[in-house]
Amino acid sequence: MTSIVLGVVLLSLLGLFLVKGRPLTPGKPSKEFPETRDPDDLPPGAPEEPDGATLVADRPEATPADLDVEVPEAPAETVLETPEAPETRLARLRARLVKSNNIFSKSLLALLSQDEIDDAVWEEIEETLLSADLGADSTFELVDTLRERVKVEGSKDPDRVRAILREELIKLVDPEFDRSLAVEVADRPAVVLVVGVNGVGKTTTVGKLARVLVAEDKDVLLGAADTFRAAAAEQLTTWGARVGVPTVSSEVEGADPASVAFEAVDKATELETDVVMVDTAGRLQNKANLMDELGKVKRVIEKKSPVDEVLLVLDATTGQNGLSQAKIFSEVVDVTGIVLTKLDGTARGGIVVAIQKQLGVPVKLIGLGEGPDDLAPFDTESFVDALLEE
Ligand SMILES: Nc1nc2c(ncn2[C@@H]2O[C@H](COP(=O)(O)OP(=O)(O)OP(=O)(O)O)[C@@H](O)[C@H]2O)c(=O)[nH]1
Repeated sequence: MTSIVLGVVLLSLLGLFLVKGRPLTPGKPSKEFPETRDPDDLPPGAPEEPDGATLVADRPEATPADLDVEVPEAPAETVLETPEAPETRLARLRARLVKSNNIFSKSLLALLSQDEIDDAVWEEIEETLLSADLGADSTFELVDTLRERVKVEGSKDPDRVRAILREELIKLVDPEFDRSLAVEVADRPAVVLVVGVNGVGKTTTVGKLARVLVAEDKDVLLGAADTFRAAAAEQLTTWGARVGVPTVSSEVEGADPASVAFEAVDKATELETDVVMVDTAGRLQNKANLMDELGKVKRVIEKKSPVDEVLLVLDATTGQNGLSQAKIFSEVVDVTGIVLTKLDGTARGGIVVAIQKQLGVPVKLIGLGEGPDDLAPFDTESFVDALLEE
């Protein structure tokens, strides 16, 4: 009899764990969160897009009653995570950037330190820079300047050559840009809108940035305006809950993302948070209906509050493709900063220069891994130093 009772108690405890104790997945989202959605996906019941027409899909309007503010209920056993301190985070991420660019720096410096830098060597230098996604214009400009300076100075000393390259790269990356995030606004929450194509790392970036802001003692609220996938809202809520940040989301799948965004900003205003960050669904820049929808999200938020920061998330591994994405997103929502993700494991950091040149918008943050604290502010000198470290 005792063993039957014991068995029943154990089974109920196990059931409880499965419901309440689902692990709050760190950085690597589990299979239950698909990483991308089909760019053509329209919500259930949405009309077909007529040929050539621009259509903003008719979404079921989410009423405030459908919108949940998921404030994490901290059960007694839940310990909120403490985001990594900036010092260790930045040192760790810098080492990762150095590692990713090791091949780039080694070959470039080896080429530049040769006794005789003839035309063939300059061509190899050009190729190395192009393979780092610096873009043709910047590459030719840089090689011309380097040729001139190496000739004038006549120096073969590797340290001197490295110093010249460092100076010229810093000029190209442009230390003059204001790379600060507009997250400090008086008398109302700062509003940050996060946009980009599918799977580039938007939700992950919002989650990581929430941690950075929490570590800076800011009150943050998240808005899950990716209403295509229920899992997207869940993924964002999980990121927030880990550091005690509430998320506004809709129970209605395919609900109007603009309505969720509006409610998130409204709630943040009511709760007097410092920052509200709105995550949006991934969309291809050539899908007019989805781009119109994004424009609407921003306009609807603006009925409540100015949008202080529009962050475009780009995947560094997609190289020059990112440029056409950036241009169109910028036309639709007036991008104010770039987040370059997945810079770990790629030596294509030159894309920073190409994007900034094309858009006139600075890279403000870089993603260097899937871990929760793998996000760093972009700093020109440290970035160039990491590129040149062997
Ligand atoms: N290696 C690496 N992976 C990253 C980085 N940032 C994001 N990821 C991974 O990229 C994948 C997609 O990330 P999500 O945040 O779901 O992307 P998303 O843009 O929100 O996706 P959609 O909403 O479907 O468009 C996940 O596996 C992330 O862990 C990064 O800086 N480095």
